[in-house]
Amino acid sequence: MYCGDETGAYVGDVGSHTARFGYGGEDCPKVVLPSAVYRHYGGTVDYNNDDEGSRVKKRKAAKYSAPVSLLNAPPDDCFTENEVGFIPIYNSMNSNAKSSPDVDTEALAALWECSYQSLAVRDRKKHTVGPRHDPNDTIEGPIDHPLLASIDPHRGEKHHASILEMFFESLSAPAAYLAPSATLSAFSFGRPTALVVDVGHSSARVTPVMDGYTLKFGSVQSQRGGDWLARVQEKVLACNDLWGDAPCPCPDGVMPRYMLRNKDDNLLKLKILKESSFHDMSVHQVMYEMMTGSHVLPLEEEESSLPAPFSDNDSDDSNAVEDEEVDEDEPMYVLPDGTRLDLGLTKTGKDLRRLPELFFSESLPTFLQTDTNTNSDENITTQPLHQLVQHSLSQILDADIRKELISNIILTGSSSLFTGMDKRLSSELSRILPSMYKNKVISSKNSVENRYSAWIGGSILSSLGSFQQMWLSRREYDECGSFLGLQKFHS
Ligand SMILES: Nc1ncnc2c1ncn2[C@@H]1O[C@H](COP(=O)(O)OP(=O)(O)OP(=O)(O)O)[C@@H](O)[C@H]1O
Repeated sequence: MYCGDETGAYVGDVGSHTARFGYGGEDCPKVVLPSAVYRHYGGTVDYNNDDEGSRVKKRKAAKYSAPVSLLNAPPDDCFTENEVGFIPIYNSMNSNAKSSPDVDTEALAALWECSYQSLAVRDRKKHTVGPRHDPNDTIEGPIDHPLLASIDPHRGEKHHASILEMFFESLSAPAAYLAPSATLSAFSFGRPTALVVDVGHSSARVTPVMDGYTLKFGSVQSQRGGDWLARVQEKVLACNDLWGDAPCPCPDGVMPRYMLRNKDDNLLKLKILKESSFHDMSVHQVMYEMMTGSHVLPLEEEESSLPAPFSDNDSDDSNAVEDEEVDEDEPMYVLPDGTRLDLGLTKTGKDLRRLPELFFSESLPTFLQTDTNTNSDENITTQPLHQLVQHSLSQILDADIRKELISNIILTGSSSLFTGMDKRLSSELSRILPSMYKNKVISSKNSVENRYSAWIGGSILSSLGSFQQMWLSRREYDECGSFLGLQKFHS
């Protein structure tokens, strides 16, 4: 048991898009960073004396920093001859950048460290009441705060054990706790039993939570998250065939901001960047801004009477520029490179305004069907949101539990912030679930609560008096190691 209630916990929720950090007991995270780090190779060759006194080349430990913005190309000391030191912590399942599928725990530890620096967590005096008397007092030291992190159960025990190891070995935590993000989101809505629908970046996940425990049965995910939607939009902008007689807006692909700012850069560097996760994330940023622009229409409350966006059964000439329809208020969007999109003139432009409808489209247009799901896990699909919920519920055999979950559906995750998402999910579920079940979709009107629900749940949990005995203390970790340590979180 860890009796550390004098020092509040430090809570982290690292997703595949953003990472949130802050002190337990607070309302919202104090630091939100892109979920990636720069690796700086600067001065990597170091001459040291080895034991025999001869001079040998040694590689200095790489330094890491948090990418504050994606507006400029990474610093020069992040490049080697054939790669750029930009490491996304978790790769999106839709990513096509060259990157390792394994989670780099050194980079993950570096991201936690970057958040410590932003909040001066290692400044021991900052957490001491009263003035600092001795100016020579060291302010850097091991962290006193127990660490609580959200985890994704899909990533498996090996990954969770490596997080624990990192907490105790690299970050010298005095105690730690790992909690499934669905459980934490349910807590943040004050419901220990709920069906959590988290529409995030790399996927949409549906997870049943019973009395605070995440159930393995019924935990399913679909590729249709925010990253998927952004990639669909990117593809539409670059696909000649979709624009009929109108000119294709970005035949050579969407231009991220760093390319616009670094026009003079050497070609090798640009080639390296174009194949990197940095480029992927920078394009996503441009697509995210467009997806959340004012031209995007709210989701219809009921199943749309119009055909799904970009569906193939439209008349052939529907994409022709319709001069007679032009009016002064036509919705327009301008990409950072100046490309002007008149979204009211073509069928494809109009469909772009209805992009979020794709979360609920039961069949996908042909140009997307080539990206079929290659994942062998049958619980990872490309299903639309309402079918994903149905798929999850079909795995819950107990009718009473199923009924309770249906009346407590929590909709969370930043990609659930499209206007009308909660009402649409509810109406689609009423259509496909047996009529004896009355569904209730709960979602916060406050976007901060939706974006950071897992972090907020962690903050609440870590400050409960009754929770203090749940921490895995350093002594317990030293005695039983990371894999056995994980068992404590299931008890
Ligand atoms: N206001 C908004 N409306 C719609 N989508 C949004 C909005 N804000 C952010 N997004 C999208 O939400 C996604 C990020 O979601 P979220 O922060 O829940 O992901 P994450 O937790 O970092 O990653 P993951 O869920 O994969 O672990 C991005 O793809 C972004 O484009």
